[in-house]
Amino acid sequence: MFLLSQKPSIADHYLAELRDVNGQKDRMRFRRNMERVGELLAYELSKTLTFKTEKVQTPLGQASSRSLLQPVVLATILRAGLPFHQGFLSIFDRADNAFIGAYRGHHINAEEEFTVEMDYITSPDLTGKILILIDPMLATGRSMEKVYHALLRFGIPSQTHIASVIASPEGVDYLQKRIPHCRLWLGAIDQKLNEQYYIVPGLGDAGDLAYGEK
Ligand SMILES: O=P(O)(O)OC[C@H]1O[C@H](OP(=O)(O)OP(=O)(O)O)[C@H](O)[C@@H]1O
Ligand SMILES: O=c1cc[nH]c(=O)[nH]1
Ligand SMILES: [Mg+2]
Repeated sequence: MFLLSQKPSIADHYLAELRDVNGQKDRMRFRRNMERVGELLAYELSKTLTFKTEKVQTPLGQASSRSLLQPVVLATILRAGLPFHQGFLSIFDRADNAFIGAYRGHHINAEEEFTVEMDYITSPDLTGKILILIDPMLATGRSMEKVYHALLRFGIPSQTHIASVIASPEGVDYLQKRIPHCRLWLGAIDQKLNEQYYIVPGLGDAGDLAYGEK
């Protein structure tokens, strides 16, 4: 697991702005900060990927350079994932993209807590590719797990990464138990979930803050 907030950096500043209830009134800044955390996590993640060496012709000679060995697919859960996705896409600018419409639905019983409704999914072939699953809020982890398994019908990726801006300890635990082969890339891990399964202190409802209340 990689945790961006483990070492002090400018990322802390972006996270603070995302959380700040007054700053959140500026939706454009909120979305841009989501993007910026995405850019930083994408860069950190890129350090773990495999590169092939190539020669590039410059006007003055040949330079040795590196390019990604395997294609990347960025898979994002709507809505809240969109600006975070854009940050990843700025870094992995040649990636193909998958989109999933998923949201937390009604409560069904005390154990299952709520259903995750999924009504749209589109993806390129994932076979042998690097899959990066992107959703800024990792609360219970149920949306992420459901979407990961649904995506496998498009092929088995060579490796899967999961990226979130803020996670709960419960969500991290859930994913580490259910899909332990997926590597986690997180901005911060907060204290807990509340009774409505929102992350505390978290930042509130990321989808509403980026795009308005449903
Ligand atoms: O880890 P979980 O408990 O599954 O919860 C996390 C999910 O909840 C939020 O989506 P939401 O249902 O608010 O939809 P939205 O993006 O349209 O606001 C968030 O963006 C995740 O997709
Ligand atoms: O804290 C949370 C949990 C789920 N979705 C959000 O947007 N925020
Ligand atoms: Mg929401």
